[in-house]
Amino acid sequence: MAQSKLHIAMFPWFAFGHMTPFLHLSNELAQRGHQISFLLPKKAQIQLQNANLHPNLITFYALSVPHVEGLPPGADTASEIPIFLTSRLAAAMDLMRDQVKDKIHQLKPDFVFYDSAHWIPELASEIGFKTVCYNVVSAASIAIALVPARKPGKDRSVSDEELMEPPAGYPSSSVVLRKHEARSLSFIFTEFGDGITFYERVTTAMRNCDAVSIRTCRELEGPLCDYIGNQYGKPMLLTGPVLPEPTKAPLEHRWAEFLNSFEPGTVVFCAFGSQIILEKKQFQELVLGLELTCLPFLVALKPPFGCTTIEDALPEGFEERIRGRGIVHGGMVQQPLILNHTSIGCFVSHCGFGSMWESLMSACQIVLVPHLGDQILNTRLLAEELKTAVEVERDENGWFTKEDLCKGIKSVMDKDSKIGCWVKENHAKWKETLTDPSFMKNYIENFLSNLDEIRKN
Ligand SMILES: O=c1ccn([C@@H]2O[C@H](COP(=O)(O)OP(=O)(O)O[C@H]3OC[C@@H](O)[C@H](O)[C@H]3O)[C@@H](O)[C@H]2O)c(=O)[nH]1
Ligand SMILES: [O-]c1cc(O)cc2[o+]c(-c3ccc(O)cc3)c(O[C@@H]3O[C@H](CO)[C@@H](O)[C@H](O)[C@H]3O)cc12
Repeated sequence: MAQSKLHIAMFPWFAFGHMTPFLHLSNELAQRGHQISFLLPKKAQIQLQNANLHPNLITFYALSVPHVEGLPPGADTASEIPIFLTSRLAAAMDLMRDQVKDKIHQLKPDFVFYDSAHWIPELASEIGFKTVCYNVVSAASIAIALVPARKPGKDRSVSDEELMEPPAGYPSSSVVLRKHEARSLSFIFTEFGDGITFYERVTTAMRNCDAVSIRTCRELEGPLCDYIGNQYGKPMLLTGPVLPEPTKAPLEHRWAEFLNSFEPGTVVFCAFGSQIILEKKQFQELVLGLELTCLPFLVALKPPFGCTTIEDALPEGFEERIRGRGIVHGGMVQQPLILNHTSIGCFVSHCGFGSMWESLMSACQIVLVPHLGDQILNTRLLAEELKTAVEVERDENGWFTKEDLCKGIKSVMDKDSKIGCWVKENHAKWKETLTDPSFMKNYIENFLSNLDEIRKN
């Protein structure tokens, strides 16, 4: 039976790692004739407009992020602030409740998709719309930390020892944290916004919605998705990876010129998403590790803490030594285009969930250096469960040396490396499954028919 056309409002967490996948999903829905109202902060509108492939059906509504104490003036996305300030952005977004309410009241959508704004379901009962809590982090990261089985005691905290153990019924033995990694999840039980912890925020968002949705697929995370669905007693709608077709825009000339000068599959590309800022010492080990591989490389990273430019951060004599075979750029580049350039042979990634999908769908060897908790779990998924990537070794403080990085890269780039051949073979199988044209299409179509059912109930 034909489905009716829906009007969906999107209100993602204001980080590019969240707004971008919400927009990819919007494009898929608009391509099938559904109308989207996308609520986002002013500056992001300019940065995302080229990724809006259906401007006739996807309308951006720019909202203003109020200033709160601790949030740098003018900052309105998580990508402009260090991780330790993101809690202040959450506080600012909570103050947008009336602004969002007025907009939704005026637009009258059938559905609102949201993630960190746990108060959206309260507006739903006042105005009348259905809610989907759309998660763009892995099912693994939600299942291990953000389920009722993890409920903290009265003091709202969970100790590092407790965090080391997955919650009761957690269905994976390989996608887990190692000793010393529990502290990467401890932020979850601290204040995130005013008067609410990250755990309370995300679990409230999931408990009160009409359906929980995750940007993942059964093939990769089936048992973890079932676990979350059972924990919340909610319909679990999966959208699949929702990655767009490669853009037809050309790769920026300076990168194309550099990459074209190397043999196929020889260049190492390194990027850590839109939020990570390294300590200067760690940044230097990273670039020195790349130098040590003797391979050509292209790095796109934010300048480390305490440095205004990338040049300030580079080790003594580094630029002269690597001239002609290495570039270190202090900003974002067109990652999907670079990953698909024939010269790129290896991707050194933080394994943010977006980058994880992009790496799996590329032909590159994958070397992982996770930073945040969810990135560690995504890394375990690729390296331990799927065996499609290698993880760089670190000490118990999370630090890696230039030798550790070089070893990780060489283990997949050396022609006669057994590990290299093995991960390449496993990766190729997953790439084939995920890039089959019917794979993503089927996910989106099932997702839409599930939405239609929810709308009718
Ligand atoms: O130079 C760059 C770097 C990144 N990108 C793009 O930016 C996106 C980054 O998204 P990721 O999810 O990988 O990483 P972010 O760190 O930005 O995301 C954030 O949200 C998702 C979570 O899994 C991450 O832990 C969190 O940091 C990717 O689509 C990537 O292609 C660029 O286009 N250019
Ligand atoms: O690090 C994380 C570890 C973990 O086990 C779970 C999450 O979940 C989320 C999340 C965010 C939004 C949702 O609706 C569900 C889950 C994480 O999000 C990241 O949180 C950072 C907090 O500072 C934020 O800066 C970043 O943009 C988010 O992607 C992290 C973990």
